[in-house]
Amino acid sequence: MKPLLEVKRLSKTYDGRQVVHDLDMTIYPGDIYGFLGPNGAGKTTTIRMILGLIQKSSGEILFAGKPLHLLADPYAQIGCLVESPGLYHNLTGRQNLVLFQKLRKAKDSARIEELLEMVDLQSAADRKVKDYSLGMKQRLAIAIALLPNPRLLILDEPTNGLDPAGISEMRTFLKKLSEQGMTILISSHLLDEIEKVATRLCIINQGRQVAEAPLDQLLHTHRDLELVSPKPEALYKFVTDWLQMRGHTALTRLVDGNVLIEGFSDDSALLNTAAIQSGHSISELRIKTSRLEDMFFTFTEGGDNHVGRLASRSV
Ligand SMILES: Nc1ncnc2c1ncn2[C@@H]1O[C@H](COP(=O)(O)OP(=O)(O)OP(=O)(O)O)[C@@H](O)[C@H]1O
Repeated sequence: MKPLLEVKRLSKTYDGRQVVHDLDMTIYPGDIYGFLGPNGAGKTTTIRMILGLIQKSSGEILFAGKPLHLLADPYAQIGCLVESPGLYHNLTGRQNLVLFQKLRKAKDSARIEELLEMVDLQSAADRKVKDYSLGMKQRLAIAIALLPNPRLLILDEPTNGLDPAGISEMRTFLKKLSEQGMTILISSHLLDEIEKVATRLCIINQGRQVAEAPLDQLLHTHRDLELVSPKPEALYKFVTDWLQMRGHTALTRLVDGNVLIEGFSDDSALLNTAAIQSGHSISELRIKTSRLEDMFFTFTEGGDNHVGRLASRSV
């Protein structure tokens, strides 16, 4: 499958200070692409460059294989919600959609009904926007971005300011949109939220990419293995030596009387067989997939990484 959006070695420098460093992103059709990083990591700057709202300092941005600036009407291909939505609060939801459709010199009432249904605002369509909740306003703004039927939707921190119910509604909505074939790039500092919806992920920290891969793959290679044994100390020593012999860098610890291997990406059956052959008994072997939060700590360990400012729970 060919990527829909490719970002290659994208960089941005403000007044001599580089805030985005050689970023690579590959977004395939149908992805919910999570763009994750703490506050100030460079997410908005990157998104603004992708949307052509600010100039990139260097790098390439390709949409369906073509440089973005060669697209005839980029905003018909890429819908976005980047800042607080510019809605007309004294008009109803439906009137806002009609107005924005007119601005695009289009008239298609069936499309408006389709979008109201898609963002679950049919029953509130004739209420004034000033009476909408923030979540409803966000969804209306997304409906406006979807008016020209773009192939990619970019959402910068769409859950900012939403209450738990609003966050949950947004998640359901994004999944529904994705099932209907939309490709979505969503930036967030809410790890849990992204883990629940993303298919592919880019993690940045201080403008530098620390990971870019399918979510499954990232979680799989960053999993822990827990071994239960009647003689954990002896098993711990065996495991440490075995891993060292194989050049493995996974960290092994004794936790609550069990042997825990952090970040074990090797074959657990192989380790089990080796242990048994060396006379060790393993009564239970559990693979624990790391949560995104643990993974982020692993990736950014050791530096001044602003992790303290990274929200770990959506609620
Ligand atoms: N116009 C600008 N001039 C100078 N520096 C800027 C400008 N815009 C952003 N920056 C800096 O670039 C860095 C990245 O900011 P950016 O807003 O892209 O981060 P972010 O990951 O989107 O964070 P947040 O979630 O807080 O918006 C920050 O250090 C910020 O201060």
